[in-house]
Amino acid sequence: MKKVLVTGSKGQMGQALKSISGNYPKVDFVFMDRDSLDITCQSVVDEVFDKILPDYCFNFAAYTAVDKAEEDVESAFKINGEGVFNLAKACVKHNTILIHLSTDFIFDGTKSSPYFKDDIPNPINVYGVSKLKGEEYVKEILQSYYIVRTSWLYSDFGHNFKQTMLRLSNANDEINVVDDQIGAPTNALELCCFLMNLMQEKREYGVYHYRGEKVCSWYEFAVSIFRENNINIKVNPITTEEYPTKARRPKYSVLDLG
Ligand SMILES: NC(=O)C1=CN([C@@H]2O[C@H](COP(=O)(O)OP(=O)(O)OC[C@H]3O[C@@H](n4cnc5c(N)ncnc54)[C@H](OP(=O)(O)O)[C@@H]3O)[C@@H](O)[C@H]2O)C=CC1
Ligand SMILES: Cc1cn([C@H]2C[C@H](O)[C@@H](COP(=O)(O)OP(=O)(O)O[C@H]3O[C@@H](C)C(=O)[C@@H](O)[C@H]3O)O2)c(=O)[nH]c1=O
Repeated sequence: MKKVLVTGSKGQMGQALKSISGNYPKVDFVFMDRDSLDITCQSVVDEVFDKILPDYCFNFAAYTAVDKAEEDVESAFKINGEGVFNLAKACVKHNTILIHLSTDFIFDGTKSSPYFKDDIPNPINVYGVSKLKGEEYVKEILQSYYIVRTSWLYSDFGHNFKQTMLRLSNANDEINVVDDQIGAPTNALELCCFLMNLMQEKREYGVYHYRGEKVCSWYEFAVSIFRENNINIKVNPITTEEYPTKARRPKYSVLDLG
């Protein structure tokens, strides 16, 4: 029976994986949240690894508040950088295979065709830079790892764009959404299945891209969310300039799947 330690288990991906964990009776999942396993604390990470001796670690713990990260730089780097460093060190010590999630936001968005795995990252916001730091630590410290970059995760769990849109539709008859940032929404449950397959098929270690098939703008994504949920609301396409945010976001961040 493979033992899988899951970090950040109260977040969107953690909840998604937990909801389908019963489909994998041959896997012994140990779900740990921030209270039981704070990845920024090396001694806690070591203690947990010493006790659990995981075969795999799925790292879902992260600082994901893209705008907040611009002002809370230290926390973003502590969690997305140092936290990943701590996990990678513990993985080396225990021969644990790390499955680490990264993001389309490590790219600058200046391309107009999908980003290849070996395109040079050039993040344009603090969240992206901190996630890139995490990738760098994994590559530096480990040989047995999967870095899986994904984009625009949505689900019925935790915080995500879909939930934000549904919430906003309760209080508004009309909503403005940017139509000039292009990406690929990705179903968190489908990503969980991809990660489980990666593990079970013992695929080659390295960097992977995983995303939903549909490429669209946030505006188009919002329209489809409302359509699928039979919500009648006016959605206005706007430009990035018309929706000022603390963090810059890539104009185009579709990941190549080849
Ligand atoms: N959401 C998205 O659209 C995308 C996400 N990703 C990546 O996927 C991964 C999972 O994302 P998602 O599930 O959506 O993120 P969430 O923000 O929903 O979950 C992250 C979890 O990590 C926890 N956490 C924060 N700091 C620590 C810490 N020091 N130790 C342990 N746990 C901690 C958070 O707890 P708390 O809430 O208490 O802070 C939260 O429960 C991340 O690596 C993210 O970068 C990649 C592309 C798109
Ligand atoms: C709420 C809202 C957002 N927007 C815009 C702002 C932004 O450009 C875009 C998306 O907004 P959000 O802040 O919800 O999404 P954001 O947190 O930027 O999503 C990103 O999260 C990180 C964690 C990732 O790794 C990325 O792949 C991506 O999913 O939509 C509107 O235009 N209208 C609105 O009412």
